[in-house]
Amino acid sequence: MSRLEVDVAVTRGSFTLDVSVTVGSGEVVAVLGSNGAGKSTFLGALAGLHAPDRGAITLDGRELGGVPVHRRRVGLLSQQALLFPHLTARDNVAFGPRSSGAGRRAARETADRWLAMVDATALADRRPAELSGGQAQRIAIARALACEPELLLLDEPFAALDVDVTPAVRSLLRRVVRATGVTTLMVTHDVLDAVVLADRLVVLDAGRVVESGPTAEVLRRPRSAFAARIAGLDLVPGRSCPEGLRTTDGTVVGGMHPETLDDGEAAVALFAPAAVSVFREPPKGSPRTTVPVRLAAMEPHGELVRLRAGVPDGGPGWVEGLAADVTPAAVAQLGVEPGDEVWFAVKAAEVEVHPAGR
Ligand SMILES: Nc1ncnc2c1ncn2[C@@H]1O[C@H](COP(=O)(O)OP(=O)(O)OP(=O)(O)O)[C@@H](O)[C@H]1O
Repeated sequence: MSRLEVDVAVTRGSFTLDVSVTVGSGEVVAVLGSNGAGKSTFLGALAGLHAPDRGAITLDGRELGGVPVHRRRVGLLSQQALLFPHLTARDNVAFGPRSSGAGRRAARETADRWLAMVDATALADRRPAELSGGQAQRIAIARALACEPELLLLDEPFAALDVDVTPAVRSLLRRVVRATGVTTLMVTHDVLDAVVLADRLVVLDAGRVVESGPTAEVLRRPRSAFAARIAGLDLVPGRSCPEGLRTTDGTVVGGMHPETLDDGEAAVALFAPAAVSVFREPPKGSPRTTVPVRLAAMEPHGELVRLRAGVPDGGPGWVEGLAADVTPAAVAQLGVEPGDEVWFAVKAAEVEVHPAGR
């Protein structure tokens, strides 16, 4: 088992990735972030595809920079299985062990062991053209692990699969990763991948780490807009004040302080979209925090309707993207549609204010 330490800057055109991330031995870390946050660049640096401008990548103290890709002992599983089309499933899996010097028979035995591990013994003699997407991805998992990598990189490993096979492949991957104890770093933008597979999350934004922590903790109390969004929570950044949180434009969002916060400390207010009420007119004499928004979108959300906020003329920018979950009956009664200006309101008892840093 190996510990990965990454502290690098990588430039691509006008974009710079500058991150410091550690993955403990045997740990599974998911790197999440919105489009363009730098996830692929990060993975590319680890895989040896992009040379860093500065810094180092070490695996158990062994510096990877300058080591040819095939000698890094890094396994990569991509969206596409990328199997050799002319080889059987077994020979695809045996290819790695053969390349690193195993004899034909030993490599076949290794391949068969891994095929059994991914429940694909019956597929051993098939060629990639005779495999479904999910089957091919299982063979690709076996192939990546048969090389006994010290580090396994997963690049959106389920993104190209049919939605109905994804859960089975995801839990199979979880099982084999746990069984081998291989140190694993996964890039994904699907929160389910992170929930099922990862011990810890690292959230990237504009090439920087904006938050990291145990998966459950980050999703329960996100500190970044992206993590809040995937956790299904509304987040308002600002500074702690006795009533809750004060935004940059001076709006006070009433809320509870479950953790000790100094007055003026950078903080985030978190609340569930279901705690947000929606009004046509500003509610009078309400003990709630109310803010004007322009409805940007309406979408079904389980049995409710999710209303997404945009910024109204002259309104505060921080309302962008806030969500309110309301019943279809309430939407019908309000008679609202995208483009309308409405008021979002939330009670202080439903709002938690936490420190912004983690
Ligand atoms: N070859 C390139 N030349 C110049 N800029 C690039 C190149 N490739 C990527 N970039 C820029 O680097 C930034 C990060 O891209 P990257 O692909 O790492 O993001 P990502 O988080 O993987 O995004 P996505 O989720 O969309 O795949 C983007 O702003 C992108 O435009």
